[in-house]
Amino acid sequence: MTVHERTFDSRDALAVALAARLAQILREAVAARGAASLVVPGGSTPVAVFDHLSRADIPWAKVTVIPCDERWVASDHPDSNEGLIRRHLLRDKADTAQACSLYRQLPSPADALPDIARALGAIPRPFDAVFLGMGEDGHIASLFPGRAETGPALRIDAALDLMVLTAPAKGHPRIGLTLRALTDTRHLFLAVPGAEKRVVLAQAMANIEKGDDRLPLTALLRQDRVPVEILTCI
Ligand SMILES: O=C1O[C@H](COP(=O)(O)O)[C@@H](O)[C@H](O)[C@H]1O
Repeated sequence: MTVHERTFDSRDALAVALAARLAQILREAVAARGAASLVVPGGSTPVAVFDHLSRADIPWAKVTVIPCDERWVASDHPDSNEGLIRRHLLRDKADTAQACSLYRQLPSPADALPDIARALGAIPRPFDAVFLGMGEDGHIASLFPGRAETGPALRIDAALDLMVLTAPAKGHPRIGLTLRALTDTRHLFLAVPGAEKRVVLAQAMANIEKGDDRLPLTALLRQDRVPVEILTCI
């Protein structure tokens, strides 16, 4: 387990710093390997980061952006993470980047899993950067506490990179990357904005010592495949 934490004065300062770091990683990846990949979260946390990053000078046509999770809705639905990426990131200078969609026009995520897994599998590994948010219940991506499928999805030796997942509250079915895929990256960033989420982060850290993995965030912090760079703000 290697964790580095930096605290910023505001959400915008966090977003500016993270966008600058991601831009540098993507530029270096394209220069070194001719292409770059970036896994990103949904929700409210990434919006300001996307807005700053979309204005960065990067060879965007060589960059693939992958949602870490998706709700089973088309990309023009307000709840779609791909839609969020298209509205806030794949615009301005970034409008030539590719999005790897985790959605297909099929009735359920299970119907589309093999095709989406094939598309995800075509992206070179490790990813260049994975950027995650977290929920106030300690969920990361669509790995929620207390769901039957979360245990297998958190296994670092899981056979799968992608699973059909569910959220505790009523809502859209979901599909998302497993911990194995989320940690198969050169760089891993976790954004934890605000006091409430910092309390959950402290709890997840304390749970590492106790061997208590009930918060999926704990499993992310405990793994030793890739250091976790945490960005928090007051
Ligand atoms: O459901 C989700 O929620 C988390 C956290 O969202 P936020 O609005 O509190 O930032 C997000 O990281 C995840 O990707 C998303 O699908």
